[in-house]
Amino acid sequence: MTERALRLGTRRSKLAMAQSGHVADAVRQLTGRPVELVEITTYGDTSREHLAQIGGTGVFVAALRDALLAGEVDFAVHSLKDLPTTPHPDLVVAAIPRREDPRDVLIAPAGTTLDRLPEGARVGTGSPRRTAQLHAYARSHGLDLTCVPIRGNVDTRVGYVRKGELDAVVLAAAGLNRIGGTEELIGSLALDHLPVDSVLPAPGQGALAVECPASDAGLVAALSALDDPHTRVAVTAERSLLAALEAGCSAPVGALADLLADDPGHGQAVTEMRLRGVVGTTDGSTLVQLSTTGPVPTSHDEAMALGRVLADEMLAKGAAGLMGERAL
Ligand SMILES: NCc1[nH]cc(CCC(=O)O)c1CC(=O)O
Repeated sequence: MTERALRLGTRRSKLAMAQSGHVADAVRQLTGRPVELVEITTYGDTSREHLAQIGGTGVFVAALRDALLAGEVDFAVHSLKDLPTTPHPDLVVAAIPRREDPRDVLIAPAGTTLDRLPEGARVGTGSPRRTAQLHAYARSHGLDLTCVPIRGNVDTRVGYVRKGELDAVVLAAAGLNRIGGTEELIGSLALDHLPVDSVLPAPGQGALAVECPASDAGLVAALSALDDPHTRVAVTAERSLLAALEAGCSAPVGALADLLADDPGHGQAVTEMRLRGVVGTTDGSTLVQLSTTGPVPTSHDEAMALGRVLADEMLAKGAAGLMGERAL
């Protein structure tokens, strides 16, 4: 008996198609089952100008989830950083594949890096998390920079710099890497990967979530072959930190869990995990940044606990007093 093709619901954007395409290839390889992409048009795709008002990237996730729940598609791929921290009662994240580069990247004319931005530089980003950390960096380095909110796909964003309307833009490295063709995209511009010590990424940045209905146990089991346990514990701790901070304050949050190997270069001997978190005001005048290091969590509950412990310390150190926008 030939099994019918699995239907992978995807948005039409270049990034969504690239992410879904990579996961479709991996599912075909690991399960031997055919996979077809089913394009879903979301409200966010048709009314881009109102994206901020209708709730940012949450609308993209919601449309894919509706298609899953209606049985129109079998599974979907989300950028994990766009996924709400509250689990959906009828859906499971069956796999979190190995994470891409979690860093943010500054795109600017060759020779211009974060530490060499021109005086009064205008940097394109609408993310409160990036804005807070860029402003804090500028303050501590005696720089004067302004963050300018921008929208649109990657080409549009990079276009602002190519045309000289902005001095730089900040994007997630993972998105660029997944789309591919970065050289053609940026032309004579250059990439400066921002050190996470200066700009912590969004919780879950660079990771994907492969989601399907909880009722389809066979599919949950098949998709779980794509899961990377190290990525999963790391992003679980990051998202637990985010959830706890969201409950305690409304300021932008960055988080990154690193797995520390005692034998780097040989890949296997991972012994400890370091979780770093940051929360601050968008003007960069106040940042609460803390980290904790401990044994790699061996369960979902341990990873959740690590995030909560760090969040409690951050709230006690002043995060509870911060108000602001939610980070994307
Ligand atoms: N907020 C939109 C979004 N969601 C996921 C990515 C990039 C891919 C990723 O972080 O996994 C982006 C674009 C960006 O922030 O530059």
